[in-house]
Amino acid sequence: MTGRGVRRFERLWLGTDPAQRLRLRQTSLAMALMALCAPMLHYCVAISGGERGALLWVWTAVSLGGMGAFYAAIRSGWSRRLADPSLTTAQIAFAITSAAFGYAQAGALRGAVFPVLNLILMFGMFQLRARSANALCLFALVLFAFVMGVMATLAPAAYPPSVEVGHFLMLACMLPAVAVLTARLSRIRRRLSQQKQDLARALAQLQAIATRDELTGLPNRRQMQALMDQELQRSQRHGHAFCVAILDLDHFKDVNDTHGHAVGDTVLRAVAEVGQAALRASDVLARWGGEEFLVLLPDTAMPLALVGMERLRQQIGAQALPAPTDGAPLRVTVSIGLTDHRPGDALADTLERADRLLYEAKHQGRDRTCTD
Ligand SMILES: Nc1nc2c(ncn2[C@@H]2O[C@H](COP(=O)(O)OP(=O)(O)OP(=O)(O)O)[C@@H](O)[C@H]2O)c(=O)[nH]1
Repeated sequence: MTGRGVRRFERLWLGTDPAQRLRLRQTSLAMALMALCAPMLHYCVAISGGERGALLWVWTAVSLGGMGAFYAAIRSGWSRRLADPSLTTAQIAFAITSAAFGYAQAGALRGAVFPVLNLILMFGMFQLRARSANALCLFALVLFAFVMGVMATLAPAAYPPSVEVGHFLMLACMLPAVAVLTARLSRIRRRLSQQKQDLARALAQLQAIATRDELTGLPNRRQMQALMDQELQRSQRHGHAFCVAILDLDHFKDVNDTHGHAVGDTVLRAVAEVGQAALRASDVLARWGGEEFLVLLPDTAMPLALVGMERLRQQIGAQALPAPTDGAPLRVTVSIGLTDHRPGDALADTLERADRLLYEAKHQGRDRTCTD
């Protein structure tokens, strides 16, 4: 089969959903194990001098059919409605039962069932919680004790009671050890998953700190620089225009001096909020530093950009900001320097032009937008 053929078969067998694929991979492995165990049991029965009668064929059909049914329940999506959609506990309980009945037929070579039983329990090590693992180990111990007792009673020549007691003691040592190891693995898994969640949270916080201005929640200078670089590349590739505006609060020192720094901070937050609401969703407002903000207007040419900036300036000026100490609502105005990015210019040139236009707006009396 070619590589493409293998991939197509894999898609057909496992589907495309990653969680389902993982479950079905695990079940396919268990099915393969069962498919290997069936001829092995037939071999054991044959060389033990036993008769490969109807019971053995029933065991073969039920064991293989049962694993096929688990595969179908998962592949069809039916198992999604259950608390354990991978059916791990049910599959392991089924495989233990199959192993116990296999033990009852294997005759002299029945000791070969023990490593298989170990392997079955190992399937649970990577998924089961300690409580389920304990329950499954106890179930295996009780079931095997029952089968050993029945066989020692019904066929003492092939299953001498003294040998069965020895086998049982071996299981009584092995199974609790498996349960303890599964519990330890389960704890390690839980700790790892907790650490993964903590790391993801810390990473999200770090990303927010690195890209957001703490006071206003707007993109910070570094993030805005990155966004402008991206816009420049887009503009160079597709040839569309973009504009940049620098916005500075007028006489903001007076606000701080008259009402205090805390009120100044509130004003900065309010300007950020009003400014963001006044802009289009594709425009970006960032805190450039101090009482300066920067607006990036992607895919926008000049007359339209000016309309947008004038709307922003008027809405900030019209907003009655939270009443400071003297109770009178506070109004602030902004001056804006707006320019378009020109092909061949570096970003620094565009920003320098916007800064010069801002200076001009201040010079002309503030509360206005200057553009070239
Ligand atoms: N409350 C507060 N004030 C800030 C912050 N960053 C800068 N400032 C203040 O912003 C003021 C800027 O004052 P100036 O540069 O003199 O400008 P201005 O008073 O706004 O006057 P013009 O820009 O000429 O209209 C200073 O008082 C700074 O302390 C901040 O994060 N919070």
